[in-house]
Amino acid sequence: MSFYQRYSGLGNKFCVSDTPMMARDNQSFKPELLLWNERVSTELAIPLEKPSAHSYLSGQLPLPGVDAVALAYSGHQFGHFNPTLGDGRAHLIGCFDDAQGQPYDLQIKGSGATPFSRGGDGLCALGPAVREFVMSQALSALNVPTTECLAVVTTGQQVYRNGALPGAIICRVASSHIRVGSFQFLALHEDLAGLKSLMELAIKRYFTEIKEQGDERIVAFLKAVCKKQVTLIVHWLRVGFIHGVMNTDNTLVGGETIDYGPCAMLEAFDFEMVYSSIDKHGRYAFGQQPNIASWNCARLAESLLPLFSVEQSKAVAMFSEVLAEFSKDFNLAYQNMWAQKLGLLDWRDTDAALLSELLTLLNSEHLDYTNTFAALSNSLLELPYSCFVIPDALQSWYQKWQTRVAEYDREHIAQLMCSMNPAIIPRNALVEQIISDYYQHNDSSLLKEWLPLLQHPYRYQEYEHRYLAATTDAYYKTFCGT
Ligand SMILES: Nc1ncnc2c1ncn2[C@@H]1O[C@H](COP(=O)(O)OP(=O)(O)OP(=O)(O)O)[C@@H](O)[C@H]1O
Repeated sequence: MSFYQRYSGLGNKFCVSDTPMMARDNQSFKPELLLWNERVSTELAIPLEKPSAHSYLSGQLPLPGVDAVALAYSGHQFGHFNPTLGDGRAHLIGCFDDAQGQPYDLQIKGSGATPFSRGGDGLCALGPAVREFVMSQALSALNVPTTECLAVVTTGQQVYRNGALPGAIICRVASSHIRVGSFQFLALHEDLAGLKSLMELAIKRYFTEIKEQGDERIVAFLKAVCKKQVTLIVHWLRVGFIHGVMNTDNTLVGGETIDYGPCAMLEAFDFEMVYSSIDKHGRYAFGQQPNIASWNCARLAESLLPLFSVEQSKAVAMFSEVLAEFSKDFNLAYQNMWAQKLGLLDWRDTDAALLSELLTLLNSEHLDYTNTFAALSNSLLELPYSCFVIPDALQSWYQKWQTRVAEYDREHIAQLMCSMNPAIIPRNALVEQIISDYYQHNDSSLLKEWLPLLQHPYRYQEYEHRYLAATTDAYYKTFCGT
């Protein structure tokens, strides 16, 4: 298997050759492999050996026969258009094909300044690198579409962020780095050939079912991207993931989660919950995510308009229909998600009121989202012990739910619910503690203890067993939210 670059054909404004800092000056750095994702390495048969991987994944050595590049993109950040973003601290070191012939990007983040750095240092501190490693693995195990973190390499150099911190490089594997912002960049530069090529690259990677030609092809493409976004957002809502920075440069047309900067997991249920300190007005609150995804798809639509052969007003009308379908598709998928989380094999008119009563109670009683649904799922299992209990405030609602599901085969719905409602999520306090243990004592024991659990979030039995084995209540209150 060999490595190559697949974005070079899109023009040298979009795909700029650039050398990672370690290849420019390898005397000052001492790269060491800190974390390695064996599952991703094996599943995708990435042709890198763990002992020598740090040289490539730090950018010290180029992958055989490939020059690293940085990609340009624009983006709406918190609603404001920024024309010149791009990989300001990342290098795409190469692409490879998996056993099925599907291409993947290997990108390293924190690998030094690039032509898109805009005065930034191009670096990444160890904390955010560990966070991306933990969160992306947890989301992947939760069955949420995501880019993956193959490795974290420490650089041996310091990064300055309100003080000196150890520096690190994240090695990301993604089915592509084609962002809504990539289309915005090409549209801004009136690069019609580039726009068309990028759309074709995305179709070839994700949407080979699109056979239409001409204007219909562009409409079909937008439709397919919208569907991917709907699927992604419904998964986020299902597990309680708050991305925190859903800018158009962080929206991949392939519908994978990217950029684990200010993300968090919802704990007490609240559609308005925001954890990110930079999201001052709640633009990216938990319950706002579907609206923002739709808004981001509209920005993609605008970027594609120049490709139409018909006059713009007709093209806008065609796109408006697609964007209206986003809401319909979302509502259906969203209803289906709640049905599955509640173990309802069919959805009846009265179920909307049952759900609404539950969500109102969860909100008013500040109940934990994950633990409540885990308790419902758990109530159908016949485990000898239980840490997930139905809260008192839910008892009367719980009776109604039991009556509603009584007509279904218990084992069947238990299986369904346990595959939809995780018992284990990467709780915010846990992830913060893992990071601070690294910073303060270079201690990885909490990560080692939790990673195997986070990799199997639907194994109720295992979780229960760990719970019983816990020595302190405080420990589980902090990390399990019980
Ligand atoms: N330390 C830095 N030096 C240079 N550019 C930076 C730095 N931090 C962020 N940027 C750039 O600012 C923009 C927004 O940053 P953001 O944190 O959303 O992205 P990122 O985490 O660097 O990358 P990605 O979205 O690929 O995960 C990007 O263009 C990014 O390259």
